[in-house]
Amino acid sequence: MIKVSGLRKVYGSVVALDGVDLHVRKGEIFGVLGQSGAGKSTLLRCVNLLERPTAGAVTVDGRELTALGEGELRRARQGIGMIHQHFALLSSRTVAGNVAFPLEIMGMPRDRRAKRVVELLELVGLTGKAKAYPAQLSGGQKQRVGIARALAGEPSVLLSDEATSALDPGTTQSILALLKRLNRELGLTILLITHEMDVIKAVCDSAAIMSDGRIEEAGPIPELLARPGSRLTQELFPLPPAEPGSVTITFTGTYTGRADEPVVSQVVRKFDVDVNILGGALEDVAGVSAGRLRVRLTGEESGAALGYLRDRGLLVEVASR
Ligand SMILES: Nc1ncnc2c1ncn2[C@@H]1O[C@H](COP(=O)(O)OP(=O)(O)OP(=O)(O)O)[C@@H](O)[C@H]1O
Repeated sequence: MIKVSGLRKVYGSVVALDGVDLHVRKGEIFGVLGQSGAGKSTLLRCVNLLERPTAGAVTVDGRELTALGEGELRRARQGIGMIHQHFALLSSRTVAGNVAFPLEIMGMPRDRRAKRVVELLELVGLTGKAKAYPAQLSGGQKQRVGIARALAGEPSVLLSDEATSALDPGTTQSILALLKRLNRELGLTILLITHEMDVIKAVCDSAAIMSDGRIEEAGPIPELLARPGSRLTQELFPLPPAEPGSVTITFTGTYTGRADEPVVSQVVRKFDVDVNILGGALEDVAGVSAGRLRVRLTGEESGAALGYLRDRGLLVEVASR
């Protein structure tokens, strides 16, 4: 749905994007994680060409935006909604007036517009707030207005620029739940940028880690969890540095059992080994239970025990001595 290739953006001597390739599939929620200055906002602004990339191509829904002139680009942008960290609402307009704004620009007649605004406010759970002004709303309500406005033109893609960063944890979860519902119900493809791992954990199907204008790793989350040495996995389930000879077991989307299954006690029962648990973390990620466990295995049948764990679809990494 979104394809970015060889994207570069240079501001004077600052290289904000240094050859970014990204593929967001139709109907997924894709999260780009990175620290401040990594280039996330620049990437998002280049996807809808609010910012012209220095080099590279951006294709959204089959149209190469980087090849379009300004008039065509304006029309193509109607298929791409955007929400912002600080909501970017018009303070002099009511909630309904804010949501109606893009429809006015599109030239939709007044009666159809009014009907569409009612539908949109219902969609985001703001029925009853149509006549309120932004200053009278909570942060979460303001972001709901932002979402309704972004969806006014029935976009197939929504770009989210740190949409929950200004919100408290409870409100963050309710906005993320709304985004997930819109993704499922409308088949909306969402590309979001965030510096919070919790956002990735809560709603994303795929993720990328970005630093210094480059993508370090990217892909569907279950695949990243199954990839040896994955940075995302290390950040999701932090463990102290591995001691030589210790074994790190990652429960991934390809695991044939459940992550909370007593796989360790099975190993002890089946093989002549002792297992010493050094640390671990387990959580729900992208709707699956996943995690990492660090152990030390001793005994004659250690090799066979490791083979058994691998056969069950677990990622097993032994730290070199
Ligand atoms: N308009 C601009 N002019 C000059 N430099 C810019 C401009 N926009 C971004 N940069 C620089 O590009 C780099 C990437 O910035 P960007 O805002 O994309 O990062 P970010 O990951 O979104 O960080 P943050 O979360 O702090 O916004 C930074 O070094 C920044 O200073």
